[in-house]
Amino acid sequence: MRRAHTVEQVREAERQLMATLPEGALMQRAAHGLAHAVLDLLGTGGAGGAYGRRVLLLVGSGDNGGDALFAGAVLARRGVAVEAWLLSERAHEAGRRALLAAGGRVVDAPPRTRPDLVVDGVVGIGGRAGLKPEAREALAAVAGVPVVAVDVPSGVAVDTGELPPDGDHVTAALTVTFGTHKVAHLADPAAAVVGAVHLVDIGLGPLLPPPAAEALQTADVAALLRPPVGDAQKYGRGVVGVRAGSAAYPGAGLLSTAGASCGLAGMVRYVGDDAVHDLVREQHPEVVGAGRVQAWVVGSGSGDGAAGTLAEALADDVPTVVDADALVHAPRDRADLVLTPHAGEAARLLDAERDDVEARPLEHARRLVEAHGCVVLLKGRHTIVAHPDGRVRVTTTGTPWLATAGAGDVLGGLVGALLASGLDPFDAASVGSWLHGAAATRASGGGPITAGDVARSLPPVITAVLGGSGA
Ligand SMILES: NC(=O)C1=CN([C@@H]2O[C@H](COP(=O)(O)OP(=O)(O)OC[C@H]3O[C@@H](n4cnc5c(N)ncnc54)[C@H](OP(=O)(O)O)[C@@H]3O)[C@@H](O)[C@H]2O)[C@@H](O)CC1
Ligand SMILES: Nc1ncnc2c1ncn2[C@@H]1O[C@H](COP(=O)(O)OP(=O)(O)O)[C@@H](O)[C@H]1O
Ligand SMILES: [K+]
Repeated sequence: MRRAHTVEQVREAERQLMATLPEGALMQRAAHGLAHAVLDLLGTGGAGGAYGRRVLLLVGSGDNGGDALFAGAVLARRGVAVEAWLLSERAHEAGRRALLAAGGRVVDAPPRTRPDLVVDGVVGIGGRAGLKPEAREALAAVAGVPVVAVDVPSGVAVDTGELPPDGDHVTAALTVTFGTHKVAHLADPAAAVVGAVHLVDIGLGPLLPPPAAEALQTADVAALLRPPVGDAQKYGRGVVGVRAGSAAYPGAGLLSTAGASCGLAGMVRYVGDDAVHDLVREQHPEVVGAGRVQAWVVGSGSGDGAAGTLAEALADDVPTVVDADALVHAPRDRADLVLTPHAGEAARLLDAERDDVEARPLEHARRLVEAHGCVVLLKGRHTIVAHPDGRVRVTTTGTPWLATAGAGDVLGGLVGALLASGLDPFDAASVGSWLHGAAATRASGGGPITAGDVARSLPPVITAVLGGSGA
């Protein structure tokens, strides 16, 4: 599991750890991890080593700048030409001295020779969102040079993943962070500007509380799935029912059924429009009609019939995925629901603007959870799954090619299958979203996909996650 903590949680853990260590020890750990990540990125393993490489440090007034300066000293000792542009008169004094002693230079203007890399030590977890004019000007002077961000790209809102207006933040090729991930590394829109994220272990692990957000990794998904065992039988594996699609939108019914037919439930039922049912039978002959289910998927393409369809499903009192047209009819007193809005639907539910949901997805997912008292899966580049108890999971699998019509219908069916197989709503939503993204990446291979391609890639992705070849 990739875990992310808030600034306050990190500060408290650091305080406890620092009390047991000599002064400056944590910063040395951080700086060495940072320097080695920079050397890796520069590709200094070859014959010439680091000689001839140029790195510019942008150094702010706090310990984030201290990390950059001490890392600069390590780099300078390896032969890198290191210059530090101090953006504040209060730059970390011991770090400054270490850099100079190692042969680095201090400058107060852009270097004449373009650097190979910029290290952003402007602000870390002590920073406010946005940049001061000095930092903005320094970044403009080296525009186009890849940036390694120290802890977080300066300017992002660390605990919310929000970005200041007008692009007033660093965009990193690589972010080297310390002790634990921060929320901005996972949550969009900031997660889109952190680049690759490298975590340096500084010993905080045992002192950290439960995370503010987390991201499933392959092993977590494998551990949460419920593959059938020796004496399995289809009803025991769970039956998922789909109530989606209508004469006007038959495709939504087909695609929800395709997602539900990923193989994770023992049986799929379809209940709905007769013409859609005929199409479902043609494409998925194993899908049966009305009967008992362990979970429902309701709403994609349900059109005007959504309220009635949802009411019929809810009468069964089983966990239910509420999607698309059914969302506005979702009751507020059922903890066994999973709501799966995209930003536009979330905006409608909250009487907000779509742009605001996209700018602050974590906040809006939490507001939806508060309003509905159930798990909410807010779709987007990094989908957010939020639980009423405060837990948040962010999906980091996927590809922009997944932004294609009908992809959400497949996801709803898949989450329904996971609910039917016995996962609780939070696990079903987050595992479903993870598999959906992984299937999209596999289907895409870097090129275009349809929603049907995503559904067809689910079984091999599940096989691969469970340790088979997935071929
Ligand atoms: N603690 C530890 O054990 C470890 C910590 N470590 C490192 O320390 C980092 C945190 O350091 P920190 O606490 O000194 O804060 P930091 O982020 O450098 O900012 C400081 C000052 O910046 C200023 N400022 C604020 N906003 C601004 C803006 N938008 N634009 C420009 N300036 C702005 C503001 O001062 P102001 O100028 O406003 O008075 C503020 O006081 C952490 O991220 C990690 O890298 C590692 O070494 C591991 C061990
Ligand atoms: N930029 C993106 N990168 C990765 N995935 C995305 C991106 N934009 C959207 N998605 C995903 O694509 C799917 C689109 O679903 P949705 O908006 O419901 O479309 P539809 O209603 O057409 O099915 C969601 O799973 C969402 O998380
Ligand atoms: K930084």
